[in-house]
Amino acid sequence: MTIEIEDLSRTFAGQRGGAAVEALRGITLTIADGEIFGMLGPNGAGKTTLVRILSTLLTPTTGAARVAGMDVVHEANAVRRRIGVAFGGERGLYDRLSARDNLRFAGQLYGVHPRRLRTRIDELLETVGLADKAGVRVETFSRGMKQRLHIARALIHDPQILFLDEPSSGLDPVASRALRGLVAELRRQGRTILLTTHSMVEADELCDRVSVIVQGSVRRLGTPERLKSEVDLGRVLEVETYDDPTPAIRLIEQMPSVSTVDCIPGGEVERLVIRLAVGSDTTIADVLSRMPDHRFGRAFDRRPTLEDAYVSIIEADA
Ligand SMILES: Nc1ncnc2c1ncn2[C@@H]1O[C@H](COP(=O)(O)OP(=O)(O)OP(=O)(O)O)[C@@H](O)[C@H]1O
Repeated sequence: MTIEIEDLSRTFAGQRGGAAVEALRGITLTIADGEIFGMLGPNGAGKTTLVRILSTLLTPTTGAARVAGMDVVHEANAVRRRIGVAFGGERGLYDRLSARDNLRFAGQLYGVHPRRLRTRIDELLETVGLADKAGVRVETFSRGMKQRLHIARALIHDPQILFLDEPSSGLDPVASRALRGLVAELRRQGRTILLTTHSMVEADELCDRVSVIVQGSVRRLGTPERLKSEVDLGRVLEVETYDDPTPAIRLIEQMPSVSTVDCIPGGEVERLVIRLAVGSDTTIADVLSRMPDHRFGRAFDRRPTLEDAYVSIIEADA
């Protein structure tokens, strides 16, 4: 196993006399060689804390973790040589330097041989689609370009194991799709990837297995397909309306076999996502009959997605 996590906990001391925060509470997980493993969970669930421990930036309070067979506390230097970490955001890149110079600097830090470094930088800029921006200062880059450069930087010493913390955060749909293509390419190269994300599309498309972490514990673990089939969800109805759906939502929630109703605002049109219990025979017509005088957009019924499964897991926990 490439990553083995055993009963790992991390408590942060309270700030200014406040209560201590148990960010991780006894996590046990193994991640196999060549796997893309997704970590999902609400804000503050403990995902970044776990990535920071695995990448040797933080020590656990109790428990242990081994990465590529090395202990993250006692063999931290050896672990660091074998992993690449992309936390994304603004940190870690030098705005005044070009993409190429950022990578050169990172390569020098990792002790990559100068001759090897030149070709490595060219290969990486090509892989992440920034070859034509090699000499351009990073301060002019869009968020998507910076995220791709972060990944290139994490790969400079050719690590087998990659930690990607919310790589698609803040990206538009086209940039997100390009990023998913890049991660899929890295998997084809045989790398093991631990990915934290709030994008269910990304998790569903890319991950061999996902875990749902809530309040520092693993609540669910399995393939995206397994999560979708395990949660107690039947069909999902979606109805778009141009009118205020608040009163109708209350009525729909009271219908038998309706598990949850979410309202997703979208400018002019509001989208109601109505999740039904398994075996429910509630139809779109039943729902529309609870919404007299509404002007409707699209209305259809569909199978549950990973996002539906995720929402149902999180709401069951609340
Ligand atoms: N250095 C720190 N000092 C004190 N508390 C911390 C520290 N780092 C994290 N925490 C707390 O630990 C908990 C877990 O945070 P963490 O950043 O790991 O969550 P996350 O799942 O990555 O969230 P997000 O999805 O928002 O990135 C939170 O309650 C957070 O406030």
